Amino acid sequence: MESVTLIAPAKINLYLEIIGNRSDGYHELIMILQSIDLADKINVQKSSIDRIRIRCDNPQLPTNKSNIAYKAAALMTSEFPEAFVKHGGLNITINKHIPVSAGLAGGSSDAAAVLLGVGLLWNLGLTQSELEILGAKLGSDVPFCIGGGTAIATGRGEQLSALPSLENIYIVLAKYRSIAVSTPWAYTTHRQEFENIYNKDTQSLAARAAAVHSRDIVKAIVNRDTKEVAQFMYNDLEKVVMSKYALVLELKEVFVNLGVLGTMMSGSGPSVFALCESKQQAEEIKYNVRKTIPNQDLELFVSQLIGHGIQLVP
Ligand SMILES: C[C@@](CO)(OP(=O)(O)O)[C@H](O)COP(=O)(O)OP(=O)(O)OC[C@H]1O[C@@H](n2ccc(N)nc2=O)[C@H](O)[C@@H]1O
Ligand SMILES: Nc1ncnc2c1ncn2[C@@H]1O[C@H](COP(=O)(O)OP(=O)(O)O)[C@@H](O)[C@H]1O
Repeated sequence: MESVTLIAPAKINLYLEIIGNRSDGYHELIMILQSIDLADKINVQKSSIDRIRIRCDNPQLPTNKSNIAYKAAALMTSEFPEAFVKHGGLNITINKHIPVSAGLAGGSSDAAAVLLGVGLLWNLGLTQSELEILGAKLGSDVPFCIGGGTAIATGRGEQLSALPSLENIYIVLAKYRSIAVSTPWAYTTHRQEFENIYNKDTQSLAARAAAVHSRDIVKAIVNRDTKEVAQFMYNDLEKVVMSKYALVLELKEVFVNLGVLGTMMSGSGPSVFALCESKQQAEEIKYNVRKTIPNQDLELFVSQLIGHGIQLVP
């Protein structure tokens, strides 16, 4: 085999609760991660030259060592030096469809696809769990992106337990092109606010305690009760991001006014998604959001929840 093509889906966070600080600077989380059918396409090809080369159709993204797809390929060359010597370098082509810096794990999914693709090209016979361990070296969301579907993630996000699949549910996804949120900034700001406000203000603490429902949302997922899933969605980073970016808050309000089942910011944002009753309702909501916010800086997608992560294109 000389080349493989893979589909790398985005994720949304149905639930993100920060339960503590860690000594390594990361945060201890309880998340529910969900793959969606909005995806990048990655081609990994053997090269006669002994180096890694990245091509990407999105000029916004680096094609040097700072591209996370490059980092994933470099990790494979250092973990499997004999295979690298035997098979040579790698040409990686990224067709980018997932909005960048959006809270949708586009880069993490590209990295997951490269790990899987290189493993296949080099006949390494890696298991999903071996790929997840490699993925955790690249980023907290990379392990999830490999198997995808619906999962509860703990630790810094890399410890995964599969949940029953929530396939065939439709969402509308909205993201302002010009707003990019830094993930470290979002976590640091949350930590500062938590230390400044929540620890001293019992009312805020009680309000937050009333809003967190990880058990309830897991139960709703197990029962495949979309309305309850929508009711118990939660994201601790929403408040910090929406305080700084009023347009993100406005998106959520527009979705609520249009009568969606539920709406939430994904990850560290700024994407906001709305859970819908049907594909038809999702298309109508998308149409009505566009009518309410004609600003072409706003990207809108109808997308479907899916039960898998990286897939090979036959
Ligand atoms: C917020 C989330 C929610 O799924 O996703 P995105 O919004 O980035 O998609 C994740 O926690 C992001 O995952 P990922 O983007 O892979 O994170 P990493 O590269 O490991 O870390 C980026 C930075 O986020 C912060 N970070 C990340 C994970 C975690 N449990 N605690 C943290 O404090 C740290 O500041 C870290 O330097
Ligand atoms: N292959 C890649 N795809 C997307 N972003 C990448 C990639 N490689 C590096 N990056 C950088 O990583 C950062 C976060 O990207 P992304 O994964 O899209 O964010 P998020 O996890 O918030 O959705 C951006 O600054 C981007 O320039």
